Amino acid sequence: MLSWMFSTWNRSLAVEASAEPSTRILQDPLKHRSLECLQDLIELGGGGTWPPTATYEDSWPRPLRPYHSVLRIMETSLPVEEPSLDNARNREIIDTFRARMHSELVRCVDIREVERTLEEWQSHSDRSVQSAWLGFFACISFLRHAYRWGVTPIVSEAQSETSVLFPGELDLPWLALQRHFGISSPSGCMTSICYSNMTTAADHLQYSVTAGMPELHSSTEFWNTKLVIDMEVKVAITYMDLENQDAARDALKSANDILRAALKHFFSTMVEKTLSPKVWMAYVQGFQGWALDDVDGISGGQSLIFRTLDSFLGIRPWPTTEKERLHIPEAQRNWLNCLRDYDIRTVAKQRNYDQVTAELESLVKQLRLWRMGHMRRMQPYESVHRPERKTMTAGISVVDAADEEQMILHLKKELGRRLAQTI
Ligand code: HEM
Repeated sequence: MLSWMFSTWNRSLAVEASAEPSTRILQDPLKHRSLECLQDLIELGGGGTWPPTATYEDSWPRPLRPYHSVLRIMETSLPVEEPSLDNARNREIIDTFRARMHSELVRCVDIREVERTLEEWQSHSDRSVQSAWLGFFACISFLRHAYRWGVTPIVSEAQSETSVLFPGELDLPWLALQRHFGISSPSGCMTSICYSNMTTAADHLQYSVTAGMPELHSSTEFWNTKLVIDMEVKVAITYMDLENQDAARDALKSANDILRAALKHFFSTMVEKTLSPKVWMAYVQGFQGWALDDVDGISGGQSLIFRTLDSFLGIRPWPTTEKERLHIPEAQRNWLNCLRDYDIRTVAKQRNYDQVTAELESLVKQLRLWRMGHMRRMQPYESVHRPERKTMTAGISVVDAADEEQMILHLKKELGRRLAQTI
């Protein structure tokens, strides 16, 4: 979601109105902290666009390209059609997969060259380099998650691990990526595994965890990422000027219309024919989990649009910096903090801008309705029985509920808390 606000700038100087929202924002000469945060988000966080544009192996420095080749070699060995229910057998499968990946990494990657290259790369900050960093972020995240699980559908043998020692070939670039994007988690995040995994030209996934599986698996995997990205694309709104109540009201009216259409898209996509519940839980959600060293993997809760809405509308409590820093890159966090600091609903109330307040309340109402719908819609997905594993969500870890019914009760309680806070 892109928006910038409280401008006192004369909009007759506005940049080409027909340009893409990201371009308009980047070209806007206004000097304002909120606009600067948004420009950084697009430039540093997205490689010149939001949602991000990632580029892949051809755009990376040569010493980093073998990572892509290793992922391609390993991709098809990860998913199986029928997971084993035998722990000892699964231990063997996981260990064999990890040993194979490790030996491919040792064979293909020159770790000293990688170290030198990453140090040098870190000093470049232009946009095309950012896109390459994003693609590399995706690649290393996929490798790390594949190493972490060793097989998908994920199995309880791997879920029972509390810690895993990763090869230096996967830790060294990860430290550089953590520094570069300003995150602290050892796992991937929505930015690396979803936003950075869609090729712009062909609209397909660059990396897949369902390679070699039937079409239903790959289309569910595709739509899982596509939906997250579509939501970012559809909620691109432009600036609003709080100095002028009428302009602010009109901008918020259009934000309400845009959000309504985006949420409709959300619910018409989260259906069986695009996202198969049977396949989603086993082949998409599991891989995105982490559940090591008390750290979780990817949750829809990391999607920028919903964090932006919460921050813009003052839906508290804010996550602690430490928690948010795990999975949300620095440029995104700065943007969110800027919205939180401004606290538009309080400002509108202080100024007695009743029409602006009414539009803001209407956005809150839509967010509440989305949370209710999302809670209902997640149930068929999260209640699928998978005997090979313990109940788990990618974002809130292994729950190990007695059965699926208990799991749903647990999740309804978790999601219900945020719904109750949406006021
Ligand atoms: C099959 C699709 C999906 C299912 C089954 C699902 C399920 C869940 C579950 C169980 C949670 C709570 C546990 C956790 O964080 O892991 C959650 C949280 C969340 N999900 Fe989803 N989700 C889906 C797709 C999405 C998408 C596409 C988005 C956004 C584009 C999204 C946005 C969120 C948000 C924002 C939260 C945090 C809670 C909140 O803010 O209310 N989800 N989801």
